[in-house]
Amino acid sequence: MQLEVLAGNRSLVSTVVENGLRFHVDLATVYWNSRLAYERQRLLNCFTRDDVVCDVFAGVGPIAISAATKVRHVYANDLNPYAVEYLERNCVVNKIARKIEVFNMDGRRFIDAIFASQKAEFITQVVMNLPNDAAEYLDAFKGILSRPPKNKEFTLPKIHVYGFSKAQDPEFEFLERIRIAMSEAPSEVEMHRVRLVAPGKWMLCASFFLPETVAFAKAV
Ligand SMILES: C[S@@+](CC[C@H](N)C(=O)[O-])C[C@H]1O[C@@H](n2cnc3c(N)ncnc32)[C@H](O)[C@@H]1O
Repeated sequence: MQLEVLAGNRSLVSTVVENGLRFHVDLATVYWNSRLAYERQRLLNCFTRDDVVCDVFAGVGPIAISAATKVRHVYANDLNPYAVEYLERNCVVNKIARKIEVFNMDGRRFIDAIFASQKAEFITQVVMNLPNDAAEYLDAFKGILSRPPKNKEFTLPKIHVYGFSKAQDPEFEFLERIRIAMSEAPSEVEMHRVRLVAPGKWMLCASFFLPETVAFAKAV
């Protein structure tokens, strides 16, 4: 999106304070939306101190860094190297760097890599905030685990995926996209209307536990 500076110096570099945390952003190169502050707080309220969170599309870190103030550990990823640079800087500014590991990969490769590693058995929450496309990345979870880990406390992660819908029944349409991507509908999906982003266009968040049949699916 092209931005125009109406007053002041020509720089689009700014500092935003959200829920007591400071975020440096360069609006020319990274994504920021203060309208999602309430949603980020809602999501944070779903996490506990025992959680290990994986933020696939982390941007400059508003979800990942606020999660890190509460949970056990966070893995934060973004494809945009400028976002990753600001994410790393924001981890330091907020004195949370020891609780976050930062990655700079495509989201699908990140899901593959992190679940192929020993970190997989500890991940309890996955956040996917790329509303245009995130649902179509869910196929990356097919067959990510070969067998249940030995860790007795192991549970499959809860996924929080964002999407847009202009349909008459936005929840139904979004669930269809999720079902098609995973080749299976998850059970007990919590659907949340985040906000109207344009007349008739909803941003939604669907939260559900990754189905066993998807995680342990055999390659065909
Ligand atoms: C809507 S922003 C959300 C950022 C952050 N979670 C927030 O709430 O501000 C989506 C982010 O996904 C990143 N992104 C886009 N395509 C990606 C991909 N294929 N893999 C990983 N990150 C991607 C963008 O660079 C952007 O930072």
